[in-house]
Amino acid sequence: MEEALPAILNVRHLNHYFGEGDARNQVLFDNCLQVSRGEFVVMTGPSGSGKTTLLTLIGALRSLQSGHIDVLGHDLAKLPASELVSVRRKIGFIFQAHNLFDSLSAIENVMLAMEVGDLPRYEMRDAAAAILDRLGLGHRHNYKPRSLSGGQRQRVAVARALVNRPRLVLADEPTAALDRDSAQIVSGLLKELTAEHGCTVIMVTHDTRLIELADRVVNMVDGAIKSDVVLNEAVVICEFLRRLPLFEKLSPVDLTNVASKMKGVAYNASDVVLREGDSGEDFFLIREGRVGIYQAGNGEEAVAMLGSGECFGEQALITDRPRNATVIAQERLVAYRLAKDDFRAAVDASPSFREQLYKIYFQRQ
Ligand SMILES: Nc1ncnc2c1ncn2[C@@H]1O[C@H](COP(=O)(O)OP(=O)(O)OP(=O)(O)O)[C@@H](O)[C@H]1O
Repeated sequence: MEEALPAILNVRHLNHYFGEGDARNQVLFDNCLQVSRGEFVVMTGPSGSGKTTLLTLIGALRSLQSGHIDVLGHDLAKLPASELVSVRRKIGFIFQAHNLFDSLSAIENVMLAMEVGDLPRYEMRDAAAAILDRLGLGHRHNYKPRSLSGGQRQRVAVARALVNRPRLVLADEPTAALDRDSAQIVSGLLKELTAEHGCTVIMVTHDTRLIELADRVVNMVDGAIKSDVVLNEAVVICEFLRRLPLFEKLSPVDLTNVASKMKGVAYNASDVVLREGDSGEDFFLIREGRVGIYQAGNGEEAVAMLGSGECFGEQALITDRPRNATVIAQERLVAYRLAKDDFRAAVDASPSFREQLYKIYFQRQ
């Protein structure tokens, strides 16, 4: 059975206050947010709505006062202050105060981010040079920050944040100081990290070019998340699918094709999703919630329970036999559904998918 897809970030009931006594001022109100691997999340909202405060709490740059934050598998409320540093090291920060070291050149500033790893120095230099070149700073490797323009310093900070390909990037207005072309290069690099390397990006921005790249837009007003809109479900679905043995050999292109054909469906607790004996018309992948699998020969007890990231319904599509079990939602269920024809089309289009199917479902029998 598959393990559930872990969230990169899980924020629950987060409140935050500044000041003390009479001056105590609540700036975040009961915020909940779950972000998966590979998502590109843009946070928008009016000035003072709490976006930066939320981002700094997620990045363990500020102490948690009330609520829970689980980031990259660490429960921030339970970590001693000394271990928060190791969480921060796993995150790529792009903040406006970029804190470059004045005594170091651009390339040395970027290499500094790699010193926690065990790469030989020449490889660090090559990786730092490559990302600076990519960001249009090929001719500025050996310049000290004070000899660079504001936009160039910002790009060195971007290079430093991304050179290790962190699993999570937190960015606050990363393109604010950049001209149009540089902004495009930075946004392209961030998109590539999410799409090709499964990095997760959470970014505060008002830049519409960046919002266009987002998979999801979270809007904050007066310290609370007012809307959370998923624009590109396919990215989320791909990340779910690639963890299933059935889909793991699919190329990124084939995977995206399958994901783009899947439609979100919701069920209430006790709804029957599939019935034993019916013909198989769809394949399901669970996004949230749990289902019980029941078989007539096995009484009232469920023969299995499936949760987030697990799939069901493929067997009848592969074998063309009737459903061999009834599937019932145990709580509110959000699932992605792929129709039989699209499932078959995906199988036909991909020799590796077909091979994987036969390996899993037929060779064992
Ligand atoms: N260090 C601080 N001490 C006291 N109040 C603060 C502090 N930092 C932020 N605030 C207040 O917290 C609220 C949220 O600020 P925050 O910077 O998180 O908002 P924001 O949405 O990021 O705004 P902007 O888009 O202008 O950066 C604001 O009312 C701000 O004045």
